[in-house]
Amino acid sequence: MATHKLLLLPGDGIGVEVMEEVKKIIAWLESKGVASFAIEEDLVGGAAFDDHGESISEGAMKKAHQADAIMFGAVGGPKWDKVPYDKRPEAGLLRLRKDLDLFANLRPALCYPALADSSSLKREIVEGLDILIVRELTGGVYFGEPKIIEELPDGQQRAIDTQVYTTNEIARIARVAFELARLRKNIVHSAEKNNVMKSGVLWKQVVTKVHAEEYSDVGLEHILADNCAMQLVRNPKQFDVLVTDNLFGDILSDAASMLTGSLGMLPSASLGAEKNGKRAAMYEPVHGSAPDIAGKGLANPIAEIASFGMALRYSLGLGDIADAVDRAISRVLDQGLRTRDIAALGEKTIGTSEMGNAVLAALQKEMG
Ligand SMILES: NC(=O)C1=CN([C@@H]2O[C@H](COP(=O)(O)OP(=O)(O)OC[C@H]3O[C@@H](n4cnc5c(N)ncnc54)[C@H](O)[C@@H]3O)[C@@H](O)[C@H]2O)C=CC1
Ligand SMILES: CC(C)CC(=O)C(=O)O
Ligand SMILES: [Mg+2]
Repeated sequence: MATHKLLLLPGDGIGVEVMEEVKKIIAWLESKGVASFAIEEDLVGGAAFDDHGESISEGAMKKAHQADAIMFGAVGGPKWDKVPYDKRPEAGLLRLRKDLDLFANLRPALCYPALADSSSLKREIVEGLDILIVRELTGGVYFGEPKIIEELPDGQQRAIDTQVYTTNEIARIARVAFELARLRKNIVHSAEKNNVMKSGVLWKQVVTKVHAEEYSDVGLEHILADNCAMQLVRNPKQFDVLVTDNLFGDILSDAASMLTGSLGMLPSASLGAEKNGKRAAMYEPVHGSAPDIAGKGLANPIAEIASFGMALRYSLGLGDIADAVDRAISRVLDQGLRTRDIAALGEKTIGTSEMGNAVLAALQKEMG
């Protein structure tokens, strides 16, 4: 049996709490003898800064490059508000994404049947929802230079962030979206703002060209990102694969999470290009470190557990176990088990570890 090299980077706040629940699943899969893992764990984010003054160490970066897959928790929190910008917790995450060239961030927004009434929207709007947001992850305004605050002669300060995209960066994420669309409903929506942004003009041109030259069998619709946000709330089931840039993808996926019940439900896979038969990959929930609930055992671990499911499927060749993880999540939701974020008003709730235990117990049933 192949041994899979997994690097665990729990990070800060609820990142640590939800990762504990994945560790339980890993331990059980090993004890059952259905998978073998070589696990390493390291610090990232504020925890790394507190330990050694950087948001990720060179040693952790080396382990990240060597891993078959990385499981990421979350980083950040008010404790590090005054840390210098390049050392803030989020910089560790951005470095992992950039250095490993994890340009394709797949963020599925699925509304589990049992949660169709927990969404903030009506059942008929979200029931059966299955959208895949394909977010460009290593370009755009999060990385463009200059990124500065400068002093002006009149005593003001001026902040500059720069949105930069090249043809190749847009083309490669568009190809990911079209390839995935072929496996799904064969339709891609591409969201940008070509009406006010040059990067939006290029985005639309390149997506149109890649489509015409390589994927004319797939449907393509262009949509302005602001309208897209509105349409996601109004009629989300019109979307299947939605490709967009780094910033819009970040915002639209947090919005889409509420169609599924909670931000605590959305997993993601951040993938690089295949090189010599290997693809760098990091699996991360869409949510952050949730300082408002951190340390209270209230976090929903499903996004992290479902991210582990994506790792099993996309990086480790363990699709059958990934399917069982997905069915286990569905089963606990069908049983009516709810963390606070997905509970209806007045409904009984359970904590992070109870939810993790319930998913593990359901997985044990699923796998006999
Ligand atoms: N991937 C990452 O590590 C990310 C880190 N962040 C960082 O996290 C920190 C907090 O950011 P926020 O804006 O508060 O975003 P957040 O995603 O941490 O939390 C937003 C809201 O959703 C709730 N929430 C999030 N995940 C949940 C879960 N699993 N279960 C139940 N409720 C959940 C939180 O309690 C909060 O009310 C900041 O430092 C931010 O930069 C934010 C997003 C992603
Ligand atoms: C660097 C992250 C904190 C940005 C973010 O919110 C995300 O990637 O979801
Ligand atoms: Mg985000």
